[in-house]
Amino acid sequence: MKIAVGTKNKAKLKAVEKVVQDTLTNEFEIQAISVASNVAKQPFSEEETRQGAINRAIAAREQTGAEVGFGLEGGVKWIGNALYLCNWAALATVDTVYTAAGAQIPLPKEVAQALLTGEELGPIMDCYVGEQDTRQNAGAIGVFTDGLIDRAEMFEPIVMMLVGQYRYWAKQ
Ligand SMILES: O=P(O)(O)OP(=O)(O)OP(=O)(O)OC[C@H]1O[C@@H](n2cnc3c(O)ncnc32)[C@H](O)[C@@H]1O
Ligand SMILES: [Mg+2]
Repeated sequence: MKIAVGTKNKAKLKAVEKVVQDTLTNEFEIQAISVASNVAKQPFSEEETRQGAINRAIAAREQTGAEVGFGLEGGVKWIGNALYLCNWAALATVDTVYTAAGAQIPLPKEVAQALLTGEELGPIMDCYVGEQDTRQNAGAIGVFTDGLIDRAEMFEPIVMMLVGQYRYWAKQ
């Protein structure tokens, strides 16, 4: 099975590879391709984050001719006066798009303030922890959960919800 993923981010690729292997098929080939999300680099609502995931999934499938395309998108959103992480993913086939969402945790005030100045979370987090490429490893979710769940592990249940829907509707 030819599978496309609309990113080169290794945390996202790891999540898709693991879930496809465990729940969909043993015979697959993953193509990682950078595609436009067609939303802001830093989505600021559930709607925008979800749309980014959908756009990436469709573009990844179309640009590779794969059977299935995945798009994974991280964003932030306000609940009351707290800024939360939000995470969406989409699976596109030739005629259907499945969507699912997952982890949400609040970000510390200083991180929220930096985001409001227009900076992306990636560099903010690198500065916060004094490391590089947090976004491809622990991610903000890993840092603020004391390493209990890293960014790949966070995306796994979301990707499972996509593969599960894909499997269910294929049988109907
Ligand atoms: O190459 P792409 O696929 O774009 O990967 P990315 O790491 O830039 O990831 P996204 O564009 O999907 O999302 C960036 C968003 O991801 C969320 N995020 C969570 N942890 C992050 C981290 O450590 N670094 C960057 N973004 C993180 C955050 O909400 C950002 O707004
Ligand atoms: Mg990005």
